[in-house]
Amino acid sequence: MFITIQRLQFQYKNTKEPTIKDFTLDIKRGEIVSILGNSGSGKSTILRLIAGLEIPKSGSISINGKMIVDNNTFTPPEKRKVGMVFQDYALFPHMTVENNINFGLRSMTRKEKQLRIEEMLSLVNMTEYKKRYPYELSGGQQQRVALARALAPAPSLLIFDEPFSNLDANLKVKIRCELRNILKDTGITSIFVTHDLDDANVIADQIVYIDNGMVDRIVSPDSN
Ligand SMILES: Nc1ncnc2c1ncn2[C@@H]1O[C@H](COP(=O)(O)OP(=O)(O)OP(=O)(O)O)[C@@H](O)[C@H]1O
Repeated sequence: MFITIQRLQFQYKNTKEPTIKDFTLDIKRGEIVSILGNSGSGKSTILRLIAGLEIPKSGSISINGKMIVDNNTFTPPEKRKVGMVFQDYALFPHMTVENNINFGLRSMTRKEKQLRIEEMLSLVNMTEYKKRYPYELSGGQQQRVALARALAPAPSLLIFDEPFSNLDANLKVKIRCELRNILKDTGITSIFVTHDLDDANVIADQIVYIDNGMVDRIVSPDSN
């Protein structure tokens, strides 16, 4: 298994009950998993634990055979090689498209960075927009730049939290197919949080239902 999450438990400060009660999940390399569940069921919290933005009370997460968190280990977020795409895209408004993509690239020469930026722009079909600022782009274009920025440092895992929530229905349908194709082309393992079953059916290889901080059931797309 590429990602192994075992018996994860987590409670926010000043709350009475744990938000994540007992969460166990295995994900294969290159697989796209959707986490589906009601508001407040713990979807975003799982992503925060995987990214290293929260520390679990118990349980463990390993990525590609490397333990990133357990009772004795805590790998900080910047060392996890986990790329994140959130609902507001969070592009830097004062940076052009190419500079947004450049932002996550470290330990590369200038030439390597330029090459990587061009590669990512072409992947998301945004080459001709590289000099533009985010406010000069449509929602779908911003979404593609956010994806290019997340993919640029070659993460081992990409996590998405409701990335389509700000897109209108038509654009959403177009973007989610594009996104699946791009993820499958690059072979990057991905976890995708949504409360929209249609999104999950289109994009995922596996749908994980979460309820009250636990895995309720795991199904194949369209077999619900
Ligand atoms: N920083 C926090 N402090 C205390 N409680 C929190 C905090 N963040 C989230 N929670 C609580 O944890 C529970 C799970 O929240 P989470 O955001 O993981 O749910 P979700 O499934 O992603 O919901 P949604 O679909 O509404 O985004 C909720 O009851 C929420 O109120």
